[in-house]
Amino acid sequence: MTLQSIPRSLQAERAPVTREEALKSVRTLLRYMGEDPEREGLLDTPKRFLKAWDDLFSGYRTDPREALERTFEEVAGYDEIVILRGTEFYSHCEHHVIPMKGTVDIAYLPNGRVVGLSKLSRVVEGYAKRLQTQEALTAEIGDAIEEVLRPRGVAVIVRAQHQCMAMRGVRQCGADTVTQTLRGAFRTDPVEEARLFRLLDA
Ligand SMILES: Nc1nc2c(ncn2[C@@H]2O[C@H](COP(=O)(O)OP(=O)(O)OP(=O)(O)O)[C@@H](O)[C@H]2O)c(=O)[nH]1
Ligand SMILES: [Zn+2]
Repeated sequence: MTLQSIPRSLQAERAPVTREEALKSVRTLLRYMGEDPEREGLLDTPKRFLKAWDDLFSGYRTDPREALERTFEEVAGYDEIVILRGTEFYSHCEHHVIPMKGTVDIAYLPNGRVVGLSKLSRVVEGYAKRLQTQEALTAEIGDAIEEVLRPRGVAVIVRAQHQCMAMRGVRQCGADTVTQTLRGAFRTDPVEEARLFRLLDA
């Protein structure tokens, strides 16, 4: 089995790093930056840094698909499109480990059961709190909803600003990136696709 074929959450488990090693690495990076990790203001910084990382990268310790397992069938026969617009997220690009910030619109066509709306946002959070590309984030959210809920259609549209393009490098502060994945009827049926984008723009 190649490392590529192992889910990224498990790859992290394959190379356990002790807390002491991680603290030492942060101190090394502070020295690399030109700082003195022994000065008073920085003494607790490695500890705080790891605490922040535990939060920012908590997605490696969760399986976002689990959020979708509880569903409801008693919805008075509702079988039309469900859209959750504007779930906000922070993630980090895997190239520079610099934040990207954006929103996700999710739509699906229920197949006899619906999921709690907050669970869609939880899926976004679970994948966002890992190192990402925007394309992979979009596809992973789509895969999870498609494979767990088995809906008749899924759409995921992500808009994000990448700080690695703004605060460094090409310094494009106003640029944002839009990615989407359309599955099932949203991909194969132009009527459903047109209805989706009409509602998203409403
Ligand atoms: N496709 C894609 N690219 C991304 C994403 N986040 C960051 N990048 C890009 O990843 C690329 C990495 O390019 P490299 O040439 O290896 O790195 P670099 O020298 O730091 O590139 P510059 O940012 O142009 O300075 C850059 O073009 C980034 O803009 C993302 O989510 N998706
Ligand atoms: Zn980047």
